[in-house]
Amino acid sequence: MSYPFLKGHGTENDFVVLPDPDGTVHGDLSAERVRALCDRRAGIGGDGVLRAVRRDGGWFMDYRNADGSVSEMCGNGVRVFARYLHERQGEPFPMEIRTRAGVKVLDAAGEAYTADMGEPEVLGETSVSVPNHTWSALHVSMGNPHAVAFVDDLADAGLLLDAPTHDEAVYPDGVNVEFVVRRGEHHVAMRVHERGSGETRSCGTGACAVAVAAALADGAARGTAYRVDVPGGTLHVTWTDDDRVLMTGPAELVAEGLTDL
Ligand SMILES: N[C@@H](CCC[C@H](N)C(=O)O)C(=O)O
Repeated sequence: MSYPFLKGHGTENDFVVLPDPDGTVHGDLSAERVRALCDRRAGIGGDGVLRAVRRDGGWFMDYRNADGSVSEMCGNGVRVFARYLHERQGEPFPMEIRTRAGVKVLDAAGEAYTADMGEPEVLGETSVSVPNHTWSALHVSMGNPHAVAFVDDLADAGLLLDAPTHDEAVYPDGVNVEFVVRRGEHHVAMRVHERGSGETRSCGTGACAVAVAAALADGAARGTAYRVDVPGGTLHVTWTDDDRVLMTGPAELVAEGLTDL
């Protein structure tokens, strides 16, 4: 049996998109199949899978990490998903996309896609460690969990082949860890180790968590725009007066075809 798929990325955080409008093509997408699809040697390759399902009169983004685990939300993924819905399903902008972290509103202006990522939750101080380094970190939820650590040098995070050590009581289901340095006023750069995917070239929810942590540390007025550089590009994030986080960045669809996986 062959299934249609597309391949896309946002700032090089890459995804396999699986159209499944009536939810019957992929049924209960197993973790094993997600791992096979995301395998960079034997599969299509990706940091995760975006399954597109029609639900309650709209579209639901069923997001899975490369290891097959489920996450509540994916910020780069939701922009790619919006571009897919616009170009292949005829959905106009602005559009609403259902996720496990609630409904997100997506808009586009040329090549810039903006997601209203909703309200962040700032949940206090924690800590993260890699071999030879421990940092205090801010626990921020963007619907999914993040630990944001400001570091002296992004290289201090090391190879990030393993997940950074974190407080299991704070993050019983694991955590996405962002390492951040300052590049200028309202300008930061980050690396990320994603729960379920390892180190990736970008993380949209991570960039939002980082901008929130930076704005708090800076005492910046709400509405201040932050530039967040990631290894795969740049995202722009604003925490607004009405407590919403707006994230703008690119969304690319680069291939489509049929897969037997
Ligand atoms: N890359 C994503 C986040 C994907 C989910 C994350 N790994 C988790 O398990 O929460 C993004 O762009 O936000």
